[in-house]
Amino acid sequence: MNKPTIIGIAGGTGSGKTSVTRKIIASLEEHDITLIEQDYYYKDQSHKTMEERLKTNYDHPFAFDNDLLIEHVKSLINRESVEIPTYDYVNHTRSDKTIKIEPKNVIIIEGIFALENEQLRDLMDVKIYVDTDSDIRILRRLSRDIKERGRSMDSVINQYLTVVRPMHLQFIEPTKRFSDIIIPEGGENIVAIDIITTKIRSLIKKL
Ligand SMILES: Nc1ncnc2c1ncn2[C@@H]1O[C@H](COP(=O)(O)OP(=O)(O)O)[C@@H](O)[C@H]1O
Ligand SMILES: O=c1ccn([C@@H]2O[C@H](COP(=O)(O)O)[C@@H](O)[C@H]2O)c(=O)[nH]1
Repeated sequence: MNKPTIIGIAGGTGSGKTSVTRKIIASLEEHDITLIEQDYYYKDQSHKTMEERLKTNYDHPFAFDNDLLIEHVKSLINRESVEIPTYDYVNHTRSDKTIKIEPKNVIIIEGIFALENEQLRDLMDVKIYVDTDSDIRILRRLSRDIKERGRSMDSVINQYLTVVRPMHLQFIEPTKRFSDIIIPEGGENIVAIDIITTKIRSLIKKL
């Protein structure tokens, strides 16, 4: 059996990775696609107190269980289904729930560090970096984290200045050089989405 087409979508927080991913999946409606959000692979912190969890650096590669992610991607490549973890941003730990993911011809891996790990990169056929200016990203994150992730304005600003921004510059921005295509401004870039879906369709045809 042929290897599925694996797409990696990286970029800073609030860059529009999720929006780009949704548009790609919507444009390829005739195909079944497996989506893996790297955030689901944040390490379990259920053994830690809330105070300790608030001190975790969620923007460092060590915060993720990449070994499990790579193991799951390899299983999907071998056409085996996997039970993937899910993550609770409000409580900063893994949820009890897992989701059964079936192997499909296209697998999208989306997350801030999707292009950081060499082993993971080597499994990918198309590597995308969503590149959005940091002032736009923090405004989007502020709004999203207050509405959807149970945060206060002060906590988002404090986390951004002390951790998110320096980690972005040190670890995330440099992964841009591993990408095949850089999308400025994320999900509203219709031309970029079109180019990417055309490429994915041509890769699927070869399967
Ligand atoms: N082009 C855009 N214009 C306005 N808001 C956007 C745009 N793209 C994304 N957003 C909003 O910004 C927030 C972060 O976008 P998202 O796609 O989740 O980014 P990421 O996955 O990179 O963190 C979400 O609330 C989303 O609805
Ligand atoms: O418990 C957590 C886990 C993650 N974060 C923040 O989330 C972003 C990554 O998610 P995006 O959807 O790409 O924005 C990362 O910058 C972490 O700081 C968190 O705050 N708490």
